[in-house]
Amino acid sequence: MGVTAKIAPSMLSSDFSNLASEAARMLDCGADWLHMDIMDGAYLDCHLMVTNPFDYVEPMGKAGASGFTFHIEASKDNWQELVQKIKSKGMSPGVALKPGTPIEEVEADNPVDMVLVMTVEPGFGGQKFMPATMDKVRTLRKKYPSLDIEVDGGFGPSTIAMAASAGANCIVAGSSVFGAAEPAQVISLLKNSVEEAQFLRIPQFLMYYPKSPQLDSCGGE
Ligand SMILES: O=C(CO)[C@@H](O)[C@H](O)COP(=O)(O)O
Repeated sequence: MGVTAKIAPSMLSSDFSNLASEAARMLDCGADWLHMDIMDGAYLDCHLMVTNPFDYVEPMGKAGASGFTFHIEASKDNWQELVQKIKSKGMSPGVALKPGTPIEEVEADNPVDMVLVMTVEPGFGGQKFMPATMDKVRTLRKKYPSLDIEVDGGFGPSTIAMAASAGANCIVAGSSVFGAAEPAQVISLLKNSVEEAQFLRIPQFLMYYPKSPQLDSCGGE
């Protein structure tokens, strides 16, 4: 599988008064990405992550973000235009699906680099992950073997196996990482779980016969 394991601590669980040092601490502990949620006032009433995600593309690019993931609902009918804008700023576009949003929403002419399957209702950290959302991860992985598939909400040492075996390769984790005495150990455990599950999904044939004996014998002299 071409996708690599990435662990993204959710800064929603960090100490907001020391955001820069919290971010640096997570990177020192082995984080691959930092996950920032931007939710404005509209979220509470309308279930939108932000009123207008277009407003955030420019500043996020300038701040050095390499990717930008938005909720489809937040951008309504013009989300394909938003994907273009993100790409034009040199960032990778991703879409996030709330637990009730079907994966069919992401089939489009203008593909994204990552699909984030929300495993809790977006809003706050420390919620219990919803196992039913794993069906979306399995279906996406089967269809798109090299897509970055991210999960967010309720992941830690006791729940990671479910997401990893379903095919998720990017893991957002808030309270399990920030609440740990040794965040580096949790990050490493999450990453190892994803990598082990990926290894188990490699067909045995490819593992043991990198050069197919059958093809060799058919290939002539
Ligand atoms: O976006 C969200 C919640 O809306 C997440 O990023 C949470 O911050 C994840 O926290 P934990 O469930 O891992 O504590």
